[in-house]
Amino acid sequence: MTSPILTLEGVSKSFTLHLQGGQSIGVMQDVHFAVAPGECVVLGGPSGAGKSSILKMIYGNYRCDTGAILLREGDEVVDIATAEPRRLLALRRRTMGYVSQFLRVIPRVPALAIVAEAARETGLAEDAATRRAQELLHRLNVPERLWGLPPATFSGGEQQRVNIARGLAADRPLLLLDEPTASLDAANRAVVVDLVTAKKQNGVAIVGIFHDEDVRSQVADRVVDVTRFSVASLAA
Ligand SMILES: Nc1ncnc2c1ncn2[C@@H]1O[C@H](COP(=O)(O)OP(=O)(O)OP(=O)(O)O)[C@@H](O)[C@H]1O
Repeated sequence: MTSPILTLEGVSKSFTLHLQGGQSIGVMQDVHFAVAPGECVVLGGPSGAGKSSILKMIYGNYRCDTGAILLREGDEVVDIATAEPRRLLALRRRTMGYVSQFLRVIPRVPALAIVAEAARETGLAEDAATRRAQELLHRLNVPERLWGLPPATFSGGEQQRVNIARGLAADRPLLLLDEPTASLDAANRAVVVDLVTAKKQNGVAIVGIFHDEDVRSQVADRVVDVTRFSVASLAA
């Protein structure tokens, strides 16, 4: 088997509740799994099991309490759990992308520019980046009349499709997807399945959360049920 690009080992996470006297709540313990290039691992389990928290720990938004999150970048392996902020930012620029459920953008920047800018982040020249942005917006059925407008007034589904286009525009070897199809119709869900499949064929490793059974069965190589790491189930 190809060696993994991402390996989680013995990761645990608790949250400190500042509004409740600093009480600490353990959420996950001994999270471990690995993802190889070209593989899509889907995180499964009920609401509140910790799926989004795992993605946030991989992206470095949440710190883990123990364990290692090892990301391979070329010949080097970096532990995200202990990486300096500057190193983490470089990893995000070159090696791992994150598509959240919602579009967060700078006001007044048009949709096409948002997606093209993302394509430029991993080295595409301006013309090629604009072409890729047009292609993605077109495939995701964002009407051309909207491309020159900032997405603030777009519908929820239109915003999400701009968000997906932005998240998929760059060429990074690891992609984290947090329910990218949540408010999409069936036709657009099918487009996302095709785009994710194409990324896998290009060797991109994916860790994703997909509630839609149909999407999940089409993209997942493996489902990791995170319930087995949850502190509540371990204590039961
Ligand atoms: N910043 C935070 N502070 C305190 N508790 C948190 C925080 N983030 C997550 N949690 C708690 O951690 C647990 C796991 O949450 P998480 O969002 O990771 O679950 P999930 O499996 O992604 O759920 P869903 O499918 O509903 O999105 C929940 O009990 C949640 O309340």
